[in-house]
Amino acid sequence: MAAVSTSVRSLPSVRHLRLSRLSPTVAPGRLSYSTGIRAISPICSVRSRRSDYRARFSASAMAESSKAKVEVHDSEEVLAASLAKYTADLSSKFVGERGAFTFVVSGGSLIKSLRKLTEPPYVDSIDWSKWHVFWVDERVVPKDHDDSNYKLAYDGFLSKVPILPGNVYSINDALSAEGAADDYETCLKHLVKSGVINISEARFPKFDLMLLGMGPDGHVASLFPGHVLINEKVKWVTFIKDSPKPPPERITFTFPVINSSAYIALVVAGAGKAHVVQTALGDSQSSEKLPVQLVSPEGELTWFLDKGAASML
Ligand SMILES: O=C1O[C@H](COP(=O)(O)O)[C@@H](O)[C@H](O)[C@H]1O
Repeated sequence: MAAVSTSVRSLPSVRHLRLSRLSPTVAPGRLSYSTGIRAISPICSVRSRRSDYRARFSASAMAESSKAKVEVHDSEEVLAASLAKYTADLSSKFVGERGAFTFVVSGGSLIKSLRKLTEPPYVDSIDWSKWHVFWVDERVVPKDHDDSNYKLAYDGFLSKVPILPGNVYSINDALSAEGAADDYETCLKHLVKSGVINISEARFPKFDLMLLGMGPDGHVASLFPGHVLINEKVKWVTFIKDSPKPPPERITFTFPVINSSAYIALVVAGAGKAHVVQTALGDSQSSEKLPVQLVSPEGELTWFLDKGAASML
């Protein structure tokens, strides 16, 4: 695999890892590591909670490589500041280039790390009116349920910034898991047709920025280790009824969609995930890859780690 390298920004509190498959070396302010990273609705529910609660990846991704950057921050606080700047810069780039910014979030701990976007200077400088917000996965529960990724994002982020309610694409929580997945895929197709979402050469939706969290088992979105859904090659959005992590019923983007993204940020904080980060970024010889190792976008992948998450690198 070719060396994957980075040209990361020079934040003083960030250690930049230049990834290569060669032996690890350490240089002042810059570390190099071996890596096994395979830098690989009818009408949708577009209404916000505020209104009424309705409101190339290829099969061979594992054999491919792509560029990945790794940022290691001294703390989650510094990570959140860097993530806010990264997101604001991409918002400005895409709004300038295409007049819209398609932004995909996960649930889980990631949402807390978006808090700096809700504060000055970003809350005032970002052109929120051009944002279109999507979920990489969602639990099939009502939108006011504590397990809802929509509720999590609304409470922690969306309610604090002036994104247009009509540009928030939450799932239809009145449907079954299968119905909600179909409905969300149909929604994406409409938005591709109307030009809000770009399309990849392989004819999958190409989001401008996707923010992914990672579970302690190496899952991303609702794509779990060893589950058949990680092999889905055709559907854009699929469903799961036996998620090993509760709640059991969820919908999720598939890897072809995830890997069509222009930019992906993988955001991982805390020592509890250090061993999975080590597996993902290490020189793993295992033939069975964790879902996180299948994240290999056409565009650019950046890992945002805090010291704890990077502690086993
Ligand atoms: O269940 C889920 O878990 C993952 C990881 O969550 P975290 O709390 O360990 O960061 C999350 O990315 C996903 O969106 C969510 O549905």
